[in-house]
Amino acid sequence: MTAANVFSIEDFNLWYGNDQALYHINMAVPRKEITAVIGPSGCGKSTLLKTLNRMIETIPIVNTSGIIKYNDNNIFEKKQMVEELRTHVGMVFQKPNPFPKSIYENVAYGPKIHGIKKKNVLDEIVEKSLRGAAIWDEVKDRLNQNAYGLSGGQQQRICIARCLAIEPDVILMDEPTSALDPISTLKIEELIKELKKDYTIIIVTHNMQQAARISDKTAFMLNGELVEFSDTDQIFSNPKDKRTEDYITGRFG
Ligand SMILES: Nc1ncnc2c1ncn2[C@@H]1O[C@H](COP(=O)(O)OP(=O)(O)OP(=O)(O)O)[C@@H](O)[C@H]1O
Repeated sequence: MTAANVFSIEDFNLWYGNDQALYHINMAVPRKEITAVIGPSGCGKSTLLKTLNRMIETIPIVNTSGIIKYNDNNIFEKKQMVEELRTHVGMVFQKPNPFPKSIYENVAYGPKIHGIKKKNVLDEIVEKSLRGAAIWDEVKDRLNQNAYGLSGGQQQRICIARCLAIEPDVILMDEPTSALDPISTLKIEELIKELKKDYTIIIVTHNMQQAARISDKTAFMLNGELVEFSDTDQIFSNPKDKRTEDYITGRFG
């Protein structure tokens, strides 16, 4: 693996009990780029994503084989690495899931857990994170209001701010716009492109147009296999594998 890659996935397999969900995945995720993972329902996109911050291991029947390196270290090597890994690899979910707390407390939550107590330091982190998530101007005068009072799109940007507050290296996004209207979706897409300057982003999406619009690299999965992984332009204009072509031209899905 070169330093240009954040993750290097090497012959990775995953089982839920006796059912194999991922087969021999090999993939290197480039730093500070947007990598989209596409494929039909049930092909293993979320499973792969949730493996990268070891969230998948909260499901007791999961077994794995193979190696996933994060910055040259195998993430499965030491149990105690999990918490550290999750401070570097943040996650944003399909449905906005703010805590039932104020906007400020939502964003300050992670830093507080990591021991930051000083009000002025927390204030700075909250402002920086909300600015980073392109929602500061909309909420700066109501930081003490409950985050539930915001629209779905705003709540999702609060969740992105909450993720930025722990200063991650990588942001995993599991269909972050599928619960949002088209305008909120476009705002989040613009934001994701902006975030690429500072972060590596891996996004699972059902929406092929979204992958084509925002990603640099695209991984196409089918039945637990990584069929093709390449520059997004290449995948959408000149796919190498017939199955990729069939999928992107809508022959199945
Ligand atoms: N908790 C679980 N227990 C058992 N099997 C699971 C579990 N979660 C997922 N699976 C199975 O693993 C396979 C891959 O599922 P996964 O959710 O990763 O696919 P996906 O591509 O993200 O699907 P979708 O686009 O519908 O979210 C499917 O066959 C699914 O049924």
